[in-house]
Amino acid sequence: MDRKGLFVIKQRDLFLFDKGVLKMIIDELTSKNGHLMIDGVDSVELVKEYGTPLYVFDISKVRNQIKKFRSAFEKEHLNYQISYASKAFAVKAIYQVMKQENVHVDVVSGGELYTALAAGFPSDKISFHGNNKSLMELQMAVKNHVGVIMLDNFHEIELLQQVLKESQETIQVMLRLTPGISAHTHKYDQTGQTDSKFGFDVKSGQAKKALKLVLDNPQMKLLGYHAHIGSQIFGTEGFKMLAQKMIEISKDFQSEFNYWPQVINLGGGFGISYNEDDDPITASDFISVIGQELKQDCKEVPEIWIEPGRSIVGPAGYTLYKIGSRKDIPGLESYVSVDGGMGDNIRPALYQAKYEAVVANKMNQTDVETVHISGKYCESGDILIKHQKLPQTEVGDVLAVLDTGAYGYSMAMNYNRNPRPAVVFVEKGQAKLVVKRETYEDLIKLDGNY
Ligand SMILES: Cc1ncc(COP(=O)(O)O)c(C=O)c1O
Ligand SMILES: N[C@@H](CCCC[NH3+])C(=O)O
Repeated sequence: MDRKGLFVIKQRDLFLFDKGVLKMIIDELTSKNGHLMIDGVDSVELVKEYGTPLYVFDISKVRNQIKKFRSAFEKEHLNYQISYASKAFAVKAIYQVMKQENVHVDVVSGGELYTALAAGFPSDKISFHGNNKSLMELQMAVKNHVGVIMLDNFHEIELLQQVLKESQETIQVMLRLTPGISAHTHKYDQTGQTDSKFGFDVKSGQAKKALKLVLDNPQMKLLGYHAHIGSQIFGTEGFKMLAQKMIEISKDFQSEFNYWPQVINLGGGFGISYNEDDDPITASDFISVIGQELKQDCKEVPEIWIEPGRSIVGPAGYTLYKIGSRKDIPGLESYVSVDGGMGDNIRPALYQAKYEAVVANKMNQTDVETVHISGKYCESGDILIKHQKLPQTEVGDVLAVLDTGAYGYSMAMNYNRNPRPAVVFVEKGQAKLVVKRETYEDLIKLDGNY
């Protein structure tokens, strides 16, 4: 299969079609003049209007993924809640999409909380995470009546006690547990192993001690337990072990404290396919595994919450760049540079993350070479993609890097004083600018003189 066919396969939902239908879909995805179409919008036109680099989100894909999670839970007859992990992509417009989709969100900082509230997102559907929430952040959360505070450590319990005493409020909390499960993923993306900065360790008795403190505090209403084993996880095994472990812990704690959780939150971490080597599980794969464990082992099945970030917004995101300079090294590699790089996508440099790209204005041309796609930042490590197959390219072509919706804009930075790109949402043939491109003026806005 050629790269264009592969690109279509990457749209995953299209798997089940026969060849004829597949061809029609390929034609639909690429317009007559060979341009990459994103939910009915010509990506090359977007570049003309908004410039590059440009993040584009296909909002139909976002909504579709939420629907898949919903129907997987409903198929298992589980009570559930989907809480979008907004660290993956946290701008006002995406919180508004989440509000329209009637899901919860989780935030991990005062800044994310502020953005969600400014977007009009209902505070009672917000869970507040973080391993070092400040007094100010906890005050902000209590004052705005967030739905749940995910308690992470003893210092935080003390701070929250203080805030609740002063404000005379009560608040729902959950205990974040470290279940002692190592997920098979990049070590920076593991969070559930015992040696982790997150949560109360179960093995050493920290979790029990925290549980007692919370149960003894009438201003904290304990909703249940939370655990998150990591991010970009492919198999169902880790989630199965997590479900088993959470039931085991709940039963153990029940015998001592006569407390059974109303909710068990199993975190996020569901992997997506960035390239052809990645083989992620589907929503229904892991939800059915979790469902089986719970139904066979619990008399009273708790409500299950999940916190997907990457799997909701990742595949919906495209980053569009213009191709600029090129360096061919005889007998070695060729480097094709784009007008962005590690400032808008730090993941290849930070986690050796792999992506794939297409030339958005040459979708109907066949690949003729393999090159490295380099960014414009002053770092040798600023290589967005290694060994990318491409058709013949020239200066001004539009390169679209696929699946960049998660942890792209949210981890973007101004290194080398490059302004951060704009963000456009597209849906059913319509495009809307939802975050403006930073200007040079913006870059010096906070600078003083000396
Ligand atoms: C507590 C928690 N929940 C949810 C997520 C979302 O993970 P992902 O984007 O991989 O679904 C993370 C990030 O790893 C997290 O730390
Ligand atoms: N930033 C990570 C995932 C976040 C993990 C959050 N606990 C990534 O881009 O893969």
